[in-house]
Amino acid sequence: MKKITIRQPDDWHLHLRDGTVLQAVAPYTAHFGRAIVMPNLVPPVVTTADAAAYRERILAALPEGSSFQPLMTLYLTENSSADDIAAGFRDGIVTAVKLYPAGATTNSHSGVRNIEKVYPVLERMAGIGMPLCVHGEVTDPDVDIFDREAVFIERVLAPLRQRIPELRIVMEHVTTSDGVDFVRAQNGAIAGTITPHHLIINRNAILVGGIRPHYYCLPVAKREKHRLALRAAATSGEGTFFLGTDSAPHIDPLKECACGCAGVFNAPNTMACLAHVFEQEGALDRLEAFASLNGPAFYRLLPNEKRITLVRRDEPVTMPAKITAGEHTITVFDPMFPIHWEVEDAD
Ligand SMILES: NC(=O)N[C@@H](CC(=O)O)C(=O)O
Ligand SMILES: [Zn+2]
Ligand SMILES: [Zn+2]
Repeated sequence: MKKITIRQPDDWHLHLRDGTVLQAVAPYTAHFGRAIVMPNLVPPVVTTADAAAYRERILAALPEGSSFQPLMTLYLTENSSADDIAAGFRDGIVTAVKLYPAGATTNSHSGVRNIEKVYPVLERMAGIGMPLCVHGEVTDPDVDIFDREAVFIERVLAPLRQRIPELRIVMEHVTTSDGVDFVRAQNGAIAGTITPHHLIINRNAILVGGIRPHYYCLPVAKREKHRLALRAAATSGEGTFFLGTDSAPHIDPLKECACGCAGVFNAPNTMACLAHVFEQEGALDRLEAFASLNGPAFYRLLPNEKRITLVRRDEPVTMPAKITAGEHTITVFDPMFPIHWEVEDAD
């Protein structure tokens, strides 16, 4: 039996939702130290007051004794107030701002249509050292969905870097070798988060043998060569790549229908899947950098003091395929291999 002990991980991109779903999913993240919590609720978390109220609802949903800390983000709109954002950051209520191009993903219709309109807010953030988290896909109907990340880099991210070089940016859920190369070329000024599922599946998972809605998320999984580039980046130990699960629960009826929502719910098996991937890549000694050290360093926070132990069982570990949320179920990410790893000391 193999074991590894690492500093307690953090999740730098997480959807906790609200209400019944929040109650159902929060316990699965409670063994993480912190998470950057996405603001794409309906209505979105736009103001510091919204974030403070949402934070209280999250804390109330945690299991007794959990020391998990939600790090709040604000949803950037073309009408966002730079003063409110700066005050929220100064007072420690908000950690980052999230840019959704309008229409790019789940609940993004209030997002930004014209990036020029938010440059004043971004300049203010650059001045105070506040990070911008980005969903990096264009939404132009003429751009193929598999190219939307690469085109976003060219049309939006690279010009933004030039225009405001001091702005600290996290390119979230990188899914292509183009994203990996771009992040690498910025010498630490931009970070990239990577999800467990994009390390495990390529686009065949969604389409071969039938349409599989539980593997559909945005940015959509790409070709195998991109998955391999992501695995190389995640397991490299390079400080600019770290874990953002993008665990994005939707109740099953909203996934299993003619126009299913984007999002993979992976919180219950994130660390088990990562241990599997890092072991396959001969990089278990770099799991801690990816899951527990690089993220806090980029966000200018200390790593967690606690440790967790991951154990590799000889027999596969059984995990529920679904969890219950009120009267519905939410399907858990199935990595399509037997899971042998589990978190032993979750405290
Ligand atoms: N990743 C997804 O497919 N979905 C996310 C939104 C997002 O992170 O883009 C969601 O909120 O459901
Ligand atoms: Zn996104
Ligand atoms: Zn997300």
